[in-house]
Amino acid sequence: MEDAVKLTHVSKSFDGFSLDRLSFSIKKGFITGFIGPNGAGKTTTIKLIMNLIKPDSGSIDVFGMDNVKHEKEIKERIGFVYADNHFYDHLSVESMKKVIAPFYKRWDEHTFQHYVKKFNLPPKRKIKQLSRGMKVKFALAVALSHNADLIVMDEPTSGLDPVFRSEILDILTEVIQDEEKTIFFSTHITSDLERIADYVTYIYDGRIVFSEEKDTILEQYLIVKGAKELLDADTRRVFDGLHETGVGFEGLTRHAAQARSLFGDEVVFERPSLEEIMVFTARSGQRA
Ligand SMILES: Nc1ncnc2c1ncn2[C@@H]1O[C@H](COP(=O)(O)OP(=O)(O)OP(=O)(O)O)[C@@H](O)[C@H]1O
Repeated sequence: MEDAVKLTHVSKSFDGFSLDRLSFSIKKGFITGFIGPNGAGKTTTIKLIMNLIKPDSGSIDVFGMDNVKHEKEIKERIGFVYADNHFYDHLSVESMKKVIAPFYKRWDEHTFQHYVKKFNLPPKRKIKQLSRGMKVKFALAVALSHNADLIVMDEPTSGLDPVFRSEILDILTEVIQDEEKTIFFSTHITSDLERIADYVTYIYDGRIVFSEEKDTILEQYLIVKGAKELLDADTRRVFDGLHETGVGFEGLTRHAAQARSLFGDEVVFERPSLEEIMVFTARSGQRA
């Protein structure tokens, strides 16, 4: 399967935080969701992919090209959507579009007008007067109008009401239908991923915990619930995350077969949600 983006051993350090030899890829033709707790490094990773900041080491390929050497060519083919948008606040939607459009060889005015209508964007309203949801929609309309092959979005749905969110998710699902486009978006809202993502990349404290097909992830993990006396040095080892209460425990494991043979029918097994996988992993501070 072709990679739209490939990060190889990418490291970046700030005072008190570092991304540590990040390696993962974003598959062409699919939607990949990027999750992780606050401060895990999502925005930093996205900025590195967009070449807005430079890595200390490692390399990033986009469409098979080095993202620094071929920046101009690559940027033509990426639609970047983020909340603190990079538009001029004092311009109207229509005037801002006139500034942006000439930058893109593949600008399609008809598509832009289609999305302006579909998103109910008032053409004469100033960018600064748009609500957060409208700004996201405007940025998405721009991304879709220059026929971007890759759409990168930093938390596009955060702070949006469920109706707006749902609309945006539907549009993303529509966009991906031709199997040529690729979408990568960060979010805290795991239900959005459960709804539309094909792949999920999970970052925790600057490291990738997993980057896999969503269904594989959900099949791999199992939640085990049982009485505390079942826990000893051996049985504890099977868990990637463990939460103990006064009398019982709930644990997350990727070793389903081993857990079933260890605990038999003395415990309850449940399929976890993505949110539970995140919470257990974060709580234990372990890396799966
Ligand atoms: N320019 C910078 N200088 C110093 N530290 C930075 C800089 N940019 C980010 N950081 C730090 O790097 C860490 C990761 O930040 P980042 O914004 O990538 O996380 P995030 O996963 O996007 O978080 P959130 O979900 O809260 O947006 C944080 O501790 C942040 O304070």
